[in-house]
Amino acid sequence: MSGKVHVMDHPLVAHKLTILRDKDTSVKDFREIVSEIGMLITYEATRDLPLTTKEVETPICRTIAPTLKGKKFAVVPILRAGLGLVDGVLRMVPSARVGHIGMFRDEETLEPHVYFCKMPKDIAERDIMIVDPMLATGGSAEAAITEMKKRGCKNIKLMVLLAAPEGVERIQKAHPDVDIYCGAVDDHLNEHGYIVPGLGDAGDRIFGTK
Ligand SMILES: O=P(O)(O)OC[C@H]1O[C@H](OP(=O)(O)OP(=O)(O)O)[C@H](O)[C@@H]1O
Ligand SMILES: O=c1cc[nH]c(=O)[nH]1
Ligand SMILES: [Mg+2]
Repeated sequence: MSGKVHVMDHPLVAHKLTILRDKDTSVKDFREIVSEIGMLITYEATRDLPLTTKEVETPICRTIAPTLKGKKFAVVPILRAGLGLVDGVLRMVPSARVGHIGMFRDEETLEPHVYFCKMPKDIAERDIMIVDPMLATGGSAEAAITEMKKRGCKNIKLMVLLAAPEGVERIQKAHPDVDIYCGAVDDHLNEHGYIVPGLGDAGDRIFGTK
């Protein structure tokens, strides 16, 4: 059975994605909105976090109230564009650890290569959220998931802003145990491996490198 694709069905996400798609959106606004959508997708992607209870004293009385069970969680951005989503995740889950995975794509073949990987020591015991704004051919995300599995990680989710159907299919085939959380699934990839209609090069737009 393949992993589920959770497409955010929410007017706020849809509205913010449209601002990101607009080529005239400034670097400052682009970066802020990437982070905001990161926060909104985290809200959905953490629905299954286990709860326990604890006793608290409100100004009125003592009560038993829900609290997170202290599960270990890590967010793993794919460098560089994935960095844009880290802040949004951390605002929702401040205790999360952060592992970094650096990936570049061969411009001819579009195949990814890992050039950097620095993880928390206990990464194998943590629930992992790999984050990257774009799932295009799926090569980068597939390789990042493989890298995390090599390090013993078992419970892995993938968060992206936009996905191409080709990328979704690739992840579902290569890693059927991984659910994808995304803002929208777009129409197709063009001959350069860009998502159509998409939002262009996410890394360049977050960091203003073009
Ligand atoms: O699904 P794929 O076909 O692998 O493409 C998606 C990858 O491309 C972009 O990164 P890019 O390689 O442009 O690097 P950057 O983050 O440094 O801009 C994007 O952030 C993904 O990591
Ligand atoms: O559309 C795309 C595809 C890959 N990487 C991007 O940044 N944008
Ligand atoms: Mg890029």
